[in-house]
Amino acid sequence: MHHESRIRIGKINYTNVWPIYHYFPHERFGSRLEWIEQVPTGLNRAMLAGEVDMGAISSFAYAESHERYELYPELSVSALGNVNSLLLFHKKPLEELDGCTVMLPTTSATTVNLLKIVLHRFVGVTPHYVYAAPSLDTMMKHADAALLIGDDAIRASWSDHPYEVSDLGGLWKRYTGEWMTFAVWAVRKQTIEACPELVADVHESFLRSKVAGLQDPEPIVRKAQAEIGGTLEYWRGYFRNLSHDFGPDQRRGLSLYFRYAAEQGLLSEDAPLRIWTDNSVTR
Ligand SMILES: C=C(O[C@@H]1C=C(C(=O)O)C=C[C@H]1O)C(=O)O
Repeated sequence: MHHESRIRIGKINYTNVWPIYHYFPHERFGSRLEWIEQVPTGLNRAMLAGEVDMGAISSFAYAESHERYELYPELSVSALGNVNSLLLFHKKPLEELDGCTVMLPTTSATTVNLLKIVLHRFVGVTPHYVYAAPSLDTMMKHADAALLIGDDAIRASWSDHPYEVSDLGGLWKRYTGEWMTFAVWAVRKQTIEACPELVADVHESFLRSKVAGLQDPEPIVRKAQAEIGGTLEYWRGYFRNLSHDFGPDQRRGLSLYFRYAAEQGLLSEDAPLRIWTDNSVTR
């Protein structure tokens, strides 16, 4: 086995990706795969640095470096409307946040920019943004609003707090009517060239894992309750609400987000969605 045919796969360390990873057939690959678990911005950086070869990254991070990557079809973290784990906690209505301080989590790339689009383009306010570690109490000491993502947002939503809560997936749907894709499955072009067959095998295995997760979500639900807390019903609803598809609806919503991000100067240019297709010779 040469060095090239080993792949390092990123895994976001939030429950939202579990339905895709839970039933992954590790035994088929032996030592050919290595798993690297981090918060989204950690994986975004590691993919860019070539320390990770493929896996889930923020959709915004794909757009920033799209010429280096291709996207696995049919894999994403998406929603049409509320997500329940992308939450802005705020002390006053969104319309009154002009000039106020809004804290952004250092873990997120897609959702912080989605918030900037929603507040600037749709609500018409321009707050002052400050990045901080994802802790609701600490963030709110110095601010009028704080954004949290992933399991940090879920835990904070269960805590006893006095704030209004706005769901970023819900806001995006309210103003655009569209789906939003928060994470995509990117593969480095170098990796596709170096080991096309393994890249194809891994894609097929992720798709099988996803189908198994849809057919039998209960083990994932129980694991989430055991590790994070809450009720089984909460987690059933949470996973039902998410979509891990990346078809025409999700792609249309994501393309609109990229266009708005470029128009607002958050991206230097609009980004095409370059979808990987299986060109490996053995298939
Ligand atoms: C649904 C979520 O989507 C996420 C949000 C991301 C971001 O804002 O950059 C990246 C990956 C996903 O984990 C979530 O974190 O709850």
